[in-house]
Parts: sequence; C-alpha cells; structure tokens
Amino acid sequence: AIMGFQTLFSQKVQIQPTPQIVSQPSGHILKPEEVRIIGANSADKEAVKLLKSLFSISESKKGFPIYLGEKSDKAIRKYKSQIPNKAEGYYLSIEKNKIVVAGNDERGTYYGMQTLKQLLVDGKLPLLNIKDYPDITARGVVEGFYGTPWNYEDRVSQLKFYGANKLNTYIYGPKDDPYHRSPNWREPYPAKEAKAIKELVQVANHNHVDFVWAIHPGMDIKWNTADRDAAISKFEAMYDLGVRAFAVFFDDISWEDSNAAKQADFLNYLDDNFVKVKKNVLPLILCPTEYNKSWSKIEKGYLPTLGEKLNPSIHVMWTGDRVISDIDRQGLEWINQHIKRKAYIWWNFPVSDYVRDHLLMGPAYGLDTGASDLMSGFMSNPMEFAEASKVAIYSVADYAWNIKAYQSMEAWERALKAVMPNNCEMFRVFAIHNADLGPNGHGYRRDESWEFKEIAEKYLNEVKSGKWKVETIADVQQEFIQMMMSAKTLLQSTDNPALIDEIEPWLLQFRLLGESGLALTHLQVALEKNDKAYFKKLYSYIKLLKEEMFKNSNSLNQNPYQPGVKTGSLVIEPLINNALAELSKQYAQRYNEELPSIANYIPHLIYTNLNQVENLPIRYLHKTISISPLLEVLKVPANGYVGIELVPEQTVLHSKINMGLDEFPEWAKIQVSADGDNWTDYQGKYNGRKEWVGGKLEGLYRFVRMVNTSANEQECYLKRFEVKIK
Ligand SMILES: CCCCCN1[C@H](CO)[C@@H](O)[C@@H](O)[C@@H]1CC(=O)NC
Repeated sequence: AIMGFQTLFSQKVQIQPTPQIVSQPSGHILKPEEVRIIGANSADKEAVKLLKSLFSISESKKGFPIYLGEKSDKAIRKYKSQIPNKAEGYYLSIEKNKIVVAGNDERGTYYGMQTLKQLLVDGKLPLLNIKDYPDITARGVVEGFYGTPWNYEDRVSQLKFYGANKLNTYIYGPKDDPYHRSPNWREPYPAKEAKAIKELVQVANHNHVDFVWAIHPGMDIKWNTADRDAAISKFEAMYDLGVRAFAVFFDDISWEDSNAAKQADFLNYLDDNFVKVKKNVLPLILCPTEYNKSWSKIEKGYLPTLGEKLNPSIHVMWTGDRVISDIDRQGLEWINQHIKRKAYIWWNFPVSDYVRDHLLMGPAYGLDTGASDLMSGFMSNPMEFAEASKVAIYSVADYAWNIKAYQSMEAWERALKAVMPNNCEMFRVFAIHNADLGPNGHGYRRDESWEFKEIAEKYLNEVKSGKWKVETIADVQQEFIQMMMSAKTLLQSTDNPALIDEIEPWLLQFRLLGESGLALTHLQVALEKNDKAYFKKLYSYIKLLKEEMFKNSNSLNQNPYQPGVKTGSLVIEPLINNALAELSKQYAQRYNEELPSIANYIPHLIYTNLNQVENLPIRYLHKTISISPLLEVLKVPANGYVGIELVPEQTVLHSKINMGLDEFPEWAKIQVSADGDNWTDYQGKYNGRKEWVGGKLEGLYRFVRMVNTSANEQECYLKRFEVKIK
C-alpha cells in the first residue's frame, strides 16, 4: 500500500505545453458524475463549451461545483488573487470538493480548461493546483511555404490542434496562393475561397486562435496611392470575412524594392488608416526583406530605418542568423537593438520546400531556453504536409509557452504520441529515420537515426573485417525488421488517415529500405556457407528492391525542385550501400567474378567499348541521365563509341555532349538505336558553349552514343554526356 500511495504521489502529471507552476499531485478524485458550473454565463464561452463536452451538467444545485471564469467575474472573486497576472494566464485547482478554472482573461480560462481536459484520464482527476501562463505572447504557425498550400480540412485540423496545444496564432501566407501574393494580391478572393476563409476564421475563433491574413505585395507593388489603397481595400474585404489581424510580407523579393523607408511608410499608413481606425484589429506584422542576419547590411540602414520609422506597435518578423537557423539569445539581442522592438520569430522549421524529397519528422531543437524575454512572437513555418508537420508544431507549442523548461527530445516523444496515439512506437521508428534534410542550399542539417548510429558503425566495421558477430547482425536485423513493421503498421493504421496519405510515398520507400537491409545481412550468411548461388539470388533480390525504390523515387512526389522520395538518408541508406559494396567486393575476391554495382542503384548503364570509360558512374537527377565526366584525354579508336543505355527504352527529350573541341569533329557521329544494331543519326548542333545539343526524338530509344566513324584513332574529352528523358 505504501508503494502504491508513493507511486500515486510521485506520479508526474504530463501537461502540454509544460506549465509554469504545478503542485505535486496529492491523490486524485473520480470524475464527478454530475457537475454544477458556477459562472457559466459570464465565463469565456469556448471554455464553457469545452467544459460541457467533458462533464454532464446537473440542473439542480447538488452537482460537483466547478468555478469557471475570468478574474473580473463575480463567480471566482474568491480566487482572483491566485490567478497569475499575465496575459492568457490561469489558475486551476482540482480539490476533493470543487474545481476552480480561473483565467486572467478569456483565453486564460480556455487554456485552463484545455489543461483540465488533459488531466481527466481513465475517469480520474489528480488533486493539484496550477498557476500557468505563456512566456511568448504570440505563438503558432505561419503557413508561409512554397508548394501546394494546405487544404481546408488541413487547416481546420490545424486550428483545433493549436487550441489544444495553447497556440494562439495562425498566419495565412502560402507563397503559392495568387491572392496572397502576385498577381492577385490586390483582388478580393473569388466567392468559393472567400467562403472558406470566412469559415476558417470562425473555426479559429472557436479555438481561440488569431487568424492573421498576410498580404505579399512586394513582387510588383508601386509606391503610390493606388497600390496603397489597393492594400486597404483588400484588407477591408478580408475584414468583411471576419479577419481581425493582418500581416505584410516583403520577403523573397528583388533588392531594388526593398526600400525600408517606403516599406515603413506603407505599413504606418495601413496602421494609421486601417488598424487604428477599426479598433478591434490586432497590431500589424511585417516580414521584412532583410529577414535574417546573413542577408542584412546594417551600414546600408535597412533594418535601422525600420526600427526608427515603423510605428512601435508593428511587429517585425525574423528567421535568425540565417534563413534556416537556430534561434539564440545573442542573435535576438542583435536584431532587437536594430529594429527597436522584440523580434517576432518566423522559424523556418519544419519547412521542407527546399528539400522536398525529405520529411522533417525529428525533434525541434536549436532553440535557446534562455531567450523568453527577447521575442514578441514565435511562428513555425511548416511543411506542405500539414499532419506530418504537427510533430514539430507540437514541440514549438511547448517551447513558446514555457521556454526555460523546454526539452526538445522529451517534447518530441510526446509529439509522436499526440499525432499517432495508437501506433506511436511504430511512428517513432519511422520518424527517427526521417529527420535529416540531406545536403542542401541552406546547409541546414538535422540529426537522424541517432540510436542506431553506433550499431551501424560496428556492423560496417565487422563487414569490412569479415569477422562479424552474430549479435551485431541480430541488432542490425532487428532495426531493419522494425522498419518494415513500422511501414506496414502505419500504412494499415486508421488513427490518422490524413497523415498516412501525406507520408505514404515515404512509408513505401521505408519498407523497401528495411527489406533491402534485411536481405543484405543474408549475403553474409551466403558467404559464411560459401553458397555462391544463394549470394547471387540475394543480390538479384536486392537489385529488384532497389529497382522498385528507384521507380518510387521517379514516380512519387515529382515536384519540379527536389523530386523523389528520400528516407533514412543520413545513416541507414549509406550503411546498406557501403555494406553492399563491401560484400560484393568480397564475393568478387572469393569467386573471381565481378557483380554489377547496385549500391546507389540506377537502372541506366554506361554503353561503350572503351575501357577508359567503362567504369565511369552514371548519375541520375531530375530525369537527366549523365556520365560522370572523364578528366583525362579520351582516345577513341576507329569504331570506338561511348554513350548511355537507357533501361528500359525511353523517350529522349534532349541531349548535351561536350567533347572539349571548338568544332564538332567530322570523325564523330551521334547516333541512337532501339536495339543496339540499327543506328540512326541524331541530328543536333553546337551551342555557344562548344556543346553538341540534340532535341526531342520521336519513339523510344535504348541507346544514345558518340561513335568514331573514321578509320583512325581520334582524341577528345568527355566533359559532359547527358540525356534528358520524359
Ligand atoms: C532564397 C531563400 C528563400 C527562403 C525561403 N524561406 C522558406 C524556406 O525555403 C520558404 O518557405 C519561404 O516562405 C521562406 C521565406 C522566409 O523565410 N521568410 C521569412
């Protein structure tokens, strides 16, 4: 009994986001059969609605009393002194004979109710009291990415998620919405879109989320009264749809238009002639052109001019030291001094519009837990995959509410459970191996597969030394099997179908990757048993798996920027390819037989009778197949040829060949063939950069080659040989 009692006492209640002050639970009460709400008609109505959804309300006086309301309400006058004197703060007390949910303001009461809802588990409520409030005033999401904007259902689900996680801001600013940005930022939304926004604003209000509509005029704005008034009338149109908060984005525009004085005058005009006139509209938010430190030239005065000229109530957004950046105290102090106000953070995570073949499912880290007094807002810019982004958004909610207490790993564990309650362990296997971005233009990387790295290292070393241990193989097999179980379980799960729809391509790829890893470990079995035939069968099987992964990566998620489906790219995929290369090398040594490389699998092959180039790797990106350049002079005997074999035959869109010669040599011919016997000349011409260029060919071809049709050996270079297919 003592242990039991002790356990009860020490049981740590888990509340999201982490509250500021919680007393230790001193036991619990059973969920009251019936409750009586004192203060129902004066308390925040969303809070009342939420309370009524949790308990059955007794009509008579005898129900369990729940005191609900704001500090100015008579009903909770007795508890007023307990309420933190902070915006959106609340006091929650669960006692044997009553519950008190008292907010510093309406939102505080609502958040108190959200906490109460979280504490009601298995028909029990812990006896405790909480004094809670947020560190950052504005907390939420800026839908500000390039790519397919979220759809209506995505947004409704997001807004409910924000209410439950005490996020109070959603900024609508999808770059690819033509009515947010050019060319139609001046035009009102068509009826259908307008209706959707009107409804979303209502959903936002029901979840105590400020719906901020952002305008992005920077691509073509003229600094004249016409455009200034166009912005006002667009804001008026949005106001008529219920929008009561506005932002102006001047990010990602040409530097000529980034005139700070003009931008500041423009914002101040909107502030003075719209925001201040309307009264119940929240302060304006500006996203500046110089929105990160690496882009700002203080001596040119852009940021200082904004700091000087912008009305003090206008927020200024900031992404950190770089576009994609950690957020730390030092960087915040730097920017705050120049803009003369607390930065309103636009955190470019988990946005993936610059690495669209990757999912960012890892912890939200790189956030300074000592910076609570330096920010006026904290917004996450998410992925185009709304449900998948919730893992990071959940963590951002925890950070922005209680900064000093934030622990990214712990929040991440809870986030996975929040998003996939019934399959969170399998979801964790998927998420931990889908976190890094791969090499990218911003140089921003994330850790991935961190719990498997050591085993992977050990395994590869043992494969290389040939002295492998059973337990290492078992550990690696366990990880690969878990990847397959994770993918299959999630693909067949039903607790979040919208999420599975979004990440299906990656789940399919993840399962194949796991399967190829598992088959890889059996290559060792084949070598152990000296079973050459089994090795070759396994090798062919792995090639089939890689062919299917190649097909997935060239048919799914085919966006124009980073098409394809990358998974486990930091640790798992390289491990498999390295071990595969090593084991096929050992096979070749033992049986004196080379196996075609399938490590970084590409079906297309080099096609040549020149031993100088027969081992050159073939590269594949964005439907372009190319031969890695040869750095030395290429000797081409009579009838010598070099080219590409397309597997299977393809439609050729265009080709580019650079032989390092000023003129196209009369000894060379560019030819195509479907069968490798009958050749047709491929008509082309030299472009300004001494490259032979050929256009689209009708029909399907398997071979494209350059051949020396003269009777003598010739010399040239192989600087570029590429073929783009449909
Ligand atoms: C040329 C750099 C573009 C940076 C663009 N970032 C994001 C990351 O790709 C993208 O979502 C875009 O909306 C955003 C612009 C931005 O960071 N504004 C504060």
